[in-house]
Amino acid sequence: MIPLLNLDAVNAYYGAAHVLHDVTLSVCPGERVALVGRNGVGKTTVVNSILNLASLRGGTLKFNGVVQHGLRTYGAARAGISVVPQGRRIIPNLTIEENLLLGGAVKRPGPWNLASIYELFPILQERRNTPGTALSGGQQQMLAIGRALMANPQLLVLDEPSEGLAPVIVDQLADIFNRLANAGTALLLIEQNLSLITRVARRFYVMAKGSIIEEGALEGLDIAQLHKHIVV
Ligand SMILES: Nc1ncnc2c1ncn2[C@@H]1O[C@H](COP(=O)(O)OP(=O)(O)OP(=O)(O)O)[C@@H](O)[C@H]1O
Repeated sequence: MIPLLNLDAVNAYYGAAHVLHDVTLSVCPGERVALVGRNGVGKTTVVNSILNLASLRGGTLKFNGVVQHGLRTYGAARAGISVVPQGRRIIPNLTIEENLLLGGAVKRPGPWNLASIYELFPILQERRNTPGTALSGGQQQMLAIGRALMANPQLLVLDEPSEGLAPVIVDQLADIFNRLANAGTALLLIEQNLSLITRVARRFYVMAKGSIIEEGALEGLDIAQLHKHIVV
């Protein structure tokens, strides 16, 4: 099976700072993959490599088997990879509906449109004409997910979606991610919340100091194995 996303021995830099060292990682169609590791190990830099916000010097990055150079957020979404960024990045001077429409600008065919997003997140419809930043943290996360889904992605990359959210909201996110995955959307879940990881992911990678140091299946794994890589 050709992976949707494949990083092969990727080395990524910010200016002269060498952050990713020979990172090899893949996500196949419909897979649910977690990328875990402590703060500052390079997880967001994996996302930034996908979006060409960190520079690749060495290694290859492929979407659907095709080597990519220089796609930004829009190009990645058009190729079927949508990102829910760390910190959500809701556009403050746009309404909720305008934020969603921005995500739909790529016009890939699929089940997601304003009506189906509003069915998934009724609160977004109720408040559709208010600024996106007027929402609570959990609701902003739903808006960021809705905006990414509007592009009808094959792969959704979620960068620390549970950050700063109450456990009850994290439970709702787990249900939503499972619904999306059950409907065939592949997930790359960058997380430190073990409960969310174990409820959603089936396979994992652990990063430390810019390298993948462990990988495997979550089924049957002693969770202490992952815990030691997350707790500072
Ligand atoms: N724009 C940048 N310019 C230079 N260095 C950066 C930049 N962004 C991140 N870094 C550095 O790259 C390293 C990896 O950061 P990255 O954000 O990828 O880590 P992370 O695992 O996602 O952590 P966190 O969960 O805290 O976001 C860190 O040492 C960070 O200081």
